[in-house]
Amino acid sequence: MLAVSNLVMRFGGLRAVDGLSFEARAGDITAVIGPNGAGKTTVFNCITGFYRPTAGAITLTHRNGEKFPLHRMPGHRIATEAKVARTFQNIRLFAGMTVLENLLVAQHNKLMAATGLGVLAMLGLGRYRSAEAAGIRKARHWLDAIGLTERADDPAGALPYGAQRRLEIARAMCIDPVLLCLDEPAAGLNPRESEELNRLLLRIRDQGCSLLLIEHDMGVVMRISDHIVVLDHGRKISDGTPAEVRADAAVIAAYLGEGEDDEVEA
Ligand SMILES: Nc1ncnc2c1ncn2[C@@H]1O[C@H](COP(=O)(O)OP(=O)(O)OP(=O)(O)O)[C@@H](O)[C@H]1O
Repeated sequence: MLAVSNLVMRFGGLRAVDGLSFEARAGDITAVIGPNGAGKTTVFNCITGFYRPTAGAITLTHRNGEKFPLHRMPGHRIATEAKVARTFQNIRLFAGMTVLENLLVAQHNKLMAATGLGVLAMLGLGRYRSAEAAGIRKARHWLDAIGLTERADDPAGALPYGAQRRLEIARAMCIDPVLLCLDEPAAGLNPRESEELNRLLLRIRDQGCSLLLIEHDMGVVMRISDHIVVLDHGRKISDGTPAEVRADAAVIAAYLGEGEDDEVEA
């Protein structure tokens, strides 16, 4: 469903992504891993429209065959038309809004479209009411999925860290994505929270949404990924099942290399 081909992203003289090609299949959890600075987040930023790639193509294909050239589309159309959602390395919730409100804000575009851009909403017309009711139903579905129904009216900022991470994922799911891109969702989670996250991601996949995952926690990656792409210095060094990648000498060398650098720096 996602084809990245010959992707290049240059920052001045640095080729952060250097001729990268890979594919992610529909219904899979595809993990993108690699040492620090390998170019993982840059790839996500190209897929989700935060960066315009220097060269190459990123094509998303919906189940009905419709194709979207993500490398040429602005970020808001990638979210609303191509249906690609993402989360970030650092949590970006609206901390002062309630948990429920965070999930409704994600559906703002749909609500606005149902109102003729706000005017009809003030007249209380039926289309807005039914769109709003559908929005609340969807929010409740995801609140239940992340185990936060009881906390619907609490400020998002008051939630424990792991719950905030799950809320971010639920918020991304409220746009009904076909592809969900998660940048280090397990960062900072304790083992119990990490287990809850795994369950949530598998549930999302089983509902038909494909996932692309950047993750340093190899426990999470190896347990839930169907397919792993390994980057180093902006290039793909391995691509396969968790078992294939784990046994690949190039991957072991890249990670050991990183360990040696860390020791030198320390
Ligand atoms: N906006 C930018 N301007 C200049 N250089 C950048 C920019 N974004 C990323 N880079 C550089 O590109 C390279 C790849 O960075 P990137 O954040 O994609 O790596 P990463 O694999 O996600 O790393 P990490 O695991 O540490 O998050 C790094 O050398 C980084 O310094």
